[in-house]
Amino acid sequence: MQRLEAEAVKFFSLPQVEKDKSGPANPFGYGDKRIGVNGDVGWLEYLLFVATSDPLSCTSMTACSFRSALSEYLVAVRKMASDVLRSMAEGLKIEPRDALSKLAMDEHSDGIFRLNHYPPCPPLQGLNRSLTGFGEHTDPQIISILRSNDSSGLQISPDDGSWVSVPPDQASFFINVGDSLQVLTNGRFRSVRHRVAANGVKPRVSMIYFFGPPPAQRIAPLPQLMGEGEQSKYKEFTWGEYKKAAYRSRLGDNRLVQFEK
Ligand SMILES: C=C1C[C@]23C[C@@]1(O)CC[C@H]2[C@@]12CC[C@H](O)[C@@](C)(C(=O)O1)[C@H]2[C@@H]3C(=O)O
Ligand SMILES: O=C(O)CCC(=O)C(=O)O
Ligand SMILES: [Fe+2]
Repeated sequence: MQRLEAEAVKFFSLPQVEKDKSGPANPFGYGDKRIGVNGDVGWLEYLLFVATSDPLSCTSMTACSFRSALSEYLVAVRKMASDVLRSMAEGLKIEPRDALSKLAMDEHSDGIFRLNHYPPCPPLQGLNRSLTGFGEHTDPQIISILRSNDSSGLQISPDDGSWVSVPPDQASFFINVGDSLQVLTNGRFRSVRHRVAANGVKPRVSMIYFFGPPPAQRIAPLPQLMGEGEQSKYKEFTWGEYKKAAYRSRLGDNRLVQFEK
């Protein structure tokens, strides 16, 4: 874990011209301040990878040490996701126990890995006062597993509209429920809105694995979970359809609303 963080710090310390060789993040590669392609901005730079066994093939980065640290991390975090999803299935009394984890672990699963670097942000004035490190949103996938350095910034919003800081802890992982898990559990687990506040003092480094299902996977409440007479709260869609809609949306949009019944 610490190895990957050190490699990320090394990459983000390269001269801008070197980092730009791995960009733009459209949708994968190095990105600076622009998030997605629909006009969202944040006070960060990042690397986005397809989370395959050869995650660096899509960028011009070839540093061996980076590649091996990343591969090692991906293997470990996949195991963690599988365990977490099995525990969730157990908690919901879903049989078979791998009903959720197999969606995220399939060989065609649509995983994305992201390394974010938030440099210290100068005092914000005027129109910039609302600038965040990473604007509020929900993650579209099943679950996301996040780890950060010991710099604060991550906040979550409970339903009352307030923002609560998540204390940074290098030794912990933050598990985020995504929109797809909300639908698969017919709302029993809820995707939570979160954001990263701009921090004037200390750089923040975070790494997140987004576990998405295979593109053709139908996203609908698991039948074995539904109580007698319980109706799905959502219209039918596949992950591929949801992802396409997500990539046409702005970061802060409520992407599930158009699929609600
Ligand atoms: C503005 C956007 C960035 C994003 C794609 C989108 O159009 C809307 C969802 C965004 C998000 C949020 C969670 C993850 O960080 C991400 C990789 C994802 O799957 O959906 C990002 C997308 C991105 O940065 O490309
Ligand atoms: O960098 C972080 O701590 C969170 C970023 C995030 O929410 C995301 O990339 O979806
Ligand atoms: Fe997120």
